[in-house]
Amino acid sequence: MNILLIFVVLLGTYFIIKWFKDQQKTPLPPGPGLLECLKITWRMLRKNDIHLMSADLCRRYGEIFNIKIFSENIVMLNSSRVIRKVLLSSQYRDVTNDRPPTFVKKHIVYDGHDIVLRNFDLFHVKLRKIVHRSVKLYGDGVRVFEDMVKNETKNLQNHLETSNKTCIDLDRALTVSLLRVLHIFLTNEAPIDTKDVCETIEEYDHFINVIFKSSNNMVLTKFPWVRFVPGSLRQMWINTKNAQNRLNDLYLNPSIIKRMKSHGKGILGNILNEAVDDEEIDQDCIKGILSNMVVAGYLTTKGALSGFFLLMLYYPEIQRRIQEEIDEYIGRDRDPNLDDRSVMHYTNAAILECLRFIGHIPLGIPHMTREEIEVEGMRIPANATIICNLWMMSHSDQVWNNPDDFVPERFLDDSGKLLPIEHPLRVQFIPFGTGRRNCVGESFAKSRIFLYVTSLLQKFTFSPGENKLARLHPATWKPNAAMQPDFLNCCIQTR
Ligand code: HEM
Repeated sequence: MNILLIFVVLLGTYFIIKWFKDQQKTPLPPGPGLLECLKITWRMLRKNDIHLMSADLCRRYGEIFNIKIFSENIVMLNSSRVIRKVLLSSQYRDVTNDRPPTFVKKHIVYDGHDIVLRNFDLFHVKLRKIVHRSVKLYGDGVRVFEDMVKNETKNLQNHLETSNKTCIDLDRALTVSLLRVLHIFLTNEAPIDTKDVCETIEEYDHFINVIFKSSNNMVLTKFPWVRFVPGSLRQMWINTKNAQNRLNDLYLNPSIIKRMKSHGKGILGNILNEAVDDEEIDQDCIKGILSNMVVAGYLTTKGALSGFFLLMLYYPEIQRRIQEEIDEYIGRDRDPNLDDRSVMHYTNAAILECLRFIGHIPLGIPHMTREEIEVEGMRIPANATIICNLWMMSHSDQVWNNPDDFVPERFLDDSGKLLPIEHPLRVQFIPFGTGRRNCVGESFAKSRIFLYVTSLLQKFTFSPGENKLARLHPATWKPNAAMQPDFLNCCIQTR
């Protein structure tokens, strides 16, 4: 009893001293009190949608606010201005570009030996360069990329042409096509068994989505031993690891490694060859990058394209205007190419507006502070999680007129030209993040989206027909690692 009393007194004294010390420091960003933080934690445990609460929290606490979850500081940055300041400015960027230690980082992505979840250092810069080099969207690389995507968009066109045109599962068709492109991007070879490729990657992505859910990731991060306790979390952990083993067997089996090393092309060929001279690129690193590519390189673009075509079903007038632009600059016979982007202002605006409207990576990928920093009179402690609230950035009614409407014209000037990248409205919009951890696949993703959109709308008109449409507003979509509409059945007409 006495020992317990001493313990309680010591603990109480510790918290009182800590509280007094904290009072003397620069204050943390404002934020909800204890009770509301508990409510938010509870909501995160049940749903994965705290981005939907952020408008209200921003109104009350401003562009930067702090939420305490399990006694940890989660600092939300709610505009591109503060995101740039904290992640990009020379004052802070050396200490704001790590990733927090999560269950997924430690136990799924090989203790952060990958690109997406590893902490920032020179080796990280090197790995990013290898991926950039593999994407190679400059010089000859542009033609190689165009030819690779062109083949696949042609396959997709043929598939759609021969399907039952009154009820196309466009979501499925896009999935298969994008996974084939991903396979080629990884291996520089067309898949022999498309079914196997699709099943393996889709299975892995499914379990990553499940384990990434805030509730699962939060519980497992706090109590990692739960993965050994019989129950649903253990089963999920086993399923994810099994799916990951199958992915590794598909892409990193001895015969494929031998082939990749000998031709040295595609992301795997590149990385395996680099590994020969650099022992830091070990097995875990290669597996980690493979995992990154099948999640970041596929789910994101798939979400954007499915979202885009759902928008076309809801906005036939906008679809028609894009088709008119295609007819004017590309015509019906020539294949679209990436040079066409420079003159197709309306199509570019519609793609940008789609990325804004769907905001399908609502909270980006969390960052972590290496040291304590002071931003605009507020203290962000060391090891705080920083969340870039990309949802708020693209849906704030302080920045966007009627943010819940899909209006490509907002990205056009009076003469119908795309607003330049330095225009204040474009500066507000950074769907691919910014600074040292910005998206490695940005130009790859944008180019792929452009080629898919133009080659499909060149040949077909999409309409709902008798099909039920998924709900349009992304606030209603399942909050996965990258959100997508639930389904995309539609009717097509050859033009
Ligand atoms: C519409 C498509 C895409 C969107 C909206 C998107 C968005 C993002 C965002 C918001 C981040 C986090 C930035 C940060 O942490 O501050 C990111 C990181 C990343 N993305 Fe993408 N992405 C897309 C497509 C792709 C593709 C196709 C690839 C692969 C080729 C890719 C690879 C990566 C990687 C490797 C990172 C981690 C970079 C790092 O931590 O250093 N992404 N992306």
